[in-house]
Amino acid sequence: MALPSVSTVGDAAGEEFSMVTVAVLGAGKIGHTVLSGLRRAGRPAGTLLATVRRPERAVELSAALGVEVVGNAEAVARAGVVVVAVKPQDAAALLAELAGCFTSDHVVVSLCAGLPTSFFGKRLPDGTPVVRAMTNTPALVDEAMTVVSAGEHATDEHLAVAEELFRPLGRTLRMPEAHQDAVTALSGSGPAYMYYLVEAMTDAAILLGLPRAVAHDLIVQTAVGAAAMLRDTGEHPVKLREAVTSPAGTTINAVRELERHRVRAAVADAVEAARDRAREIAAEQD
Ligand SMILES: NC(=O)C1=CN([C@@H]2O[C@H](COP(=O)(O)OP(=O)(O)OC[C@H]3O[C@@H](n4cnc5c(N)ncnc54)[C@H](OP(=O)(O)O)[C@@H]3O)[C@@H](O)[C@H]2O)C=CC1
Ligand SMILES: O=C(O)[C@@H]1CCC=N1
Repeated sequence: MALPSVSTVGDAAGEEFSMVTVAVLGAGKIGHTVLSGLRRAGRPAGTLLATVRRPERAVELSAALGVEVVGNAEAVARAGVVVVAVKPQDAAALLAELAGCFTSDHVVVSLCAGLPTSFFGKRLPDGTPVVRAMTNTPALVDEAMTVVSAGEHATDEHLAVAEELFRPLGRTLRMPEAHQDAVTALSGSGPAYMYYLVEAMTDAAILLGLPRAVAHDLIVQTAVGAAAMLRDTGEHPVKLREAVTSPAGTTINAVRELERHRVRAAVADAVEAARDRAREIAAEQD
């Protein structure tokens, strides 16, 4: 099946984008993030369309990104690639509204947590390629982790189309769709777990009498440094933790408390609960 790409254009960094129009249906937090990443990466505003529900969002979006905001049906009619970025609970109504607008030449990229590509398959013309994608909010600083999975009619070329959307936002990876609920629980929701830990450490610093602003700076730089060590050294986290943990030193006392409070088990339960919620959403929306 031919991709809807018609031509390419280079950006300042020499990147090339296929000049197919990309429409983001439901440009809320994540939709806006995807659009802003594409704009930062040099994609011309004229190749992007957005849809929203509230008129004030439309004004904000056009002002911030210079992107044209149109109705859902017009967006689908004018686009080759359609990114569905509404909440999973809003997806069925959106697709019902758009019955008859899609053709099997569209490439549909769903960001909806939990919804399998079969959900879209049932509501789109036969043979429409659907790619399921899960990104995360660090896309705002071009540090996203995005995982893309092919649905029934999606080929490697369609995955490449989706990757082209997300690559400017950070790292991308292909995985079988069967892993998407786990991916959602891990990297999709993951930034929230990291921020939760930062909040908890800030409270701990206040307890020890550090000024809040100083505590914040210490923790943020420690988080950035630890993340850079994980990424740049390629070392196993156990090794990195051992290097901090001196015999009869301070760190081991803290680690003993984390173990006593079963933080490791709590993390496993938390991620499993997020994965289970993704499955529940799929069952609710089926
Ligand atoms: N937040 C995150 O970190 C991530 C979210 N996701 C997924 O991305 C999707 C969006 O999440 P998020 O951006 O957080 O949610 P938001 O609520 O911020 O965005 C959804 C947007 O869709 C709009 N919308 C709903 N129905 C329609 C419609 N019929 N036509 C046009 N616009 C519509 C909403 O408008 P209004 O504001 O007026 O209601 C809202 O702006 C979800 O499916 C979520 O699972 C994926 C990865 C990470
Ligand atoms: O909480 C959610 O449902 C979405 C999906 C992953 C991150 N946020």
